[in-house]
Amino acid sequence: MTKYCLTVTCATTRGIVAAIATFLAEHGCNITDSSQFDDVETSRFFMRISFESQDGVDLAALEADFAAIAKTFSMQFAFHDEAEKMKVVIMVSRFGHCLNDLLYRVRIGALPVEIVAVISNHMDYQKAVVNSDIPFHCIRVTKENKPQAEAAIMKVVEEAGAELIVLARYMQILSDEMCQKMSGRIINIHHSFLPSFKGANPYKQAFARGVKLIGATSHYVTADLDEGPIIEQDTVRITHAQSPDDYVSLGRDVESQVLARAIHAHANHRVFLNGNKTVVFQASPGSYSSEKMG
Ligand SMILES: Nc1nc2c(c(=O)[nH]1)N[C@@H](CN(C=O)c1ccc(C(=O)N[C@@H](CCC(=O)O)C(=O)O)cc1)CN2
Repeated sequence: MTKYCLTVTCATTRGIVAAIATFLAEHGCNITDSSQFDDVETSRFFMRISFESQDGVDLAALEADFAAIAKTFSMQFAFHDEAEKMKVVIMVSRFGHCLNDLLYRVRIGALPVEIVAVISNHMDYQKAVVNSDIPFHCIRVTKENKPQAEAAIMKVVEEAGAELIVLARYMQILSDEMCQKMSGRIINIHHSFLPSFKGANPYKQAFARGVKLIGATSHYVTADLDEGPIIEQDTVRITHAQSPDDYVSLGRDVESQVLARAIHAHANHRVFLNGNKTVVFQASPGSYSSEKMG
């Protein structure tokens, strides 16, 4: 049985759900899961419908037939084959815990994406990446060569056909041009519970402030440093007796988990941009696991 999903964003009004459900039924599709949110603040409506078809569907034909409904409600919409894995480029600098975590999750099938390349401004993780049979590109960045370095990064992204860039502790600020070009397609992991402690060295900032919780935030990357729409966050308790180096150790797991949850949501089309915020529909049960029980 082939599974698909339809994502819809439009101005809120009556009849949207009925129109979509009727359309899918008339095209021989059975709805298996549906999430929706009507934002009264912005008068925007968001919906994600999972459906299946005994005979399989021609998505291009389905999109063409759906166009009339989309026009009626001025919808932004997309159909996706849930079997297709999103192609992802991961970027990393010196801290490799999120990269290693993602390599493992993808290897066991817990993260339904295809890592098509890893880019770093250092050579630290070349061996680990090549041993995973993934192309590794070292692209050095300096204040003088940033435009050329980003051109090289985009060449790798475009030649690999990547739909998403993941900054897995990549510690270079991306240009406004690259953020604009890749709007909604770059996800970063920031090692603080934003909006606290933006920028470099958030653990040192947290230590100086005397907080009792540290955290991690995964967000879309925009020109405004660490201010992009938040996708996922979590925290971990710390005490007065711990140092910034202890925070680094404690933070590794929460950073990795938060980033993996954000990528899982994005790759499964569960994240919707809603102004400077996001709508994130929850994963259906069992959709994280695929590792066979021991
Ligand atoms: N345009 C954006 N670029 C990046 C973002 C973002 O939100 N918008 N997130 C950062 C990640 N980040 C914190 O999570 C971060 C990375 C780097 C710096 C920084 O000051 N970098 C220095 C160089 C540091 C070095 O060479 O080691 C710099 O670029 O001048 C702050 C925050 C990723 N990029």
